[in-house]
Amino acid sequence: MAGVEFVKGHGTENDFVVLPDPAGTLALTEARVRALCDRSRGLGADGVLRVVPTRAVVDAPAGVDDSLWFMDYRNADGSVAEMCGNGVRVFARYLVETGLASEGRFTIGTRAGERGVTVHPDRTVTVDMGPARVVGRSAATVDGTAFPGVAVDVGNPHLVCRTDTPVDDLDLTRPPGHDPVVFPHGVNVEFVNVLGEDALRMRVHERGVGETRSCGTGTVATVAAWLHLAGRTSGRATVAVPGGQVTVTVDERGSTLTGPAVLVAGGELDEQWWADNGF
Ligand SMILES: N[C@@H](CCC[C@H](N)C(=O)O)C(=O)O
Repeated sequence: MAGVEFVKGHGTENDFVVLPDPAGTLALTEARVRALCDRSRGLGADGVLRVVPTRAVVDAPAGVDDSLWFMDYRNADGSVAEMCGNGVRVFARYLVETGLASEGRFTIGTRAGERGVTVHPDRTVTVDMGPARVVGRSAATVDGTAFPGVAVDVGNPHLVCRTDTPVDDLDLTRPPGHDPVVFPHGVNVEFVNVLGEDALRMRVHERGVGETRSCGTGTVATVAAWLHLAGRTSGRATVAVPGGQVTVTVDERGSTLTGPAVLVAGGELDEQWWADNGF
């Protein structure tokens, strides 16, 4: 086979390898995802976004139109996740830059359902992220300290811990402890400081990846939890993350995420490397 094409991109420095697969025939094994994301033996990334027609995706959820481009998202450890807020912005930008979609508003298929996106002239992207549902309370532990948090479902699971401890002081090199009864499939854990009336700062430890410089679904969960703790159901906030800043709105009907989407480079994977890293 010819070398596999790729594009490298990021959204607030949450970085991805984009793999176009118009025929739906790419054998994207867990081993290949791990190798691609490895920062020493691969390209290096937090995750992989396969660009594939929905009709070719065997586990596409019911209700996603077959004619849509589908974001087949994988974490760096090879696991599949339902949704990726930074990834979907990069995915949308990729579709526009390659002529597979036109600037403006269109819809993308994901494992969390259909998501409306708007690619703006300045190349920022707004995503309709769907409902951000507060589903309970739990706690995370870091270095033996418990941080109470709010569990939020944004298609994927989050535990948002608002704290007065400066988030920049936390050691997130190891996964925070969590309650496996509340989160049987693992969880993305956000630590949040309130900076001002509508300004938050967040760090995240992502399921299947580790600490990343941003997590789009995590920022939406963060704003939903912050509003919930204030007894509110709607509002707008900016969320500063190590890799930049995004804007989130939440109301009774759903949520939106707006932020940058950057394409860095493109090329072709070495055929022998692809073959060697299949299993
Ligand atoms: N970085 C993503 C979230 C990716 C999935 C997550 N690690 C999970 O396993 O749920 C984002 O920007 O939302």
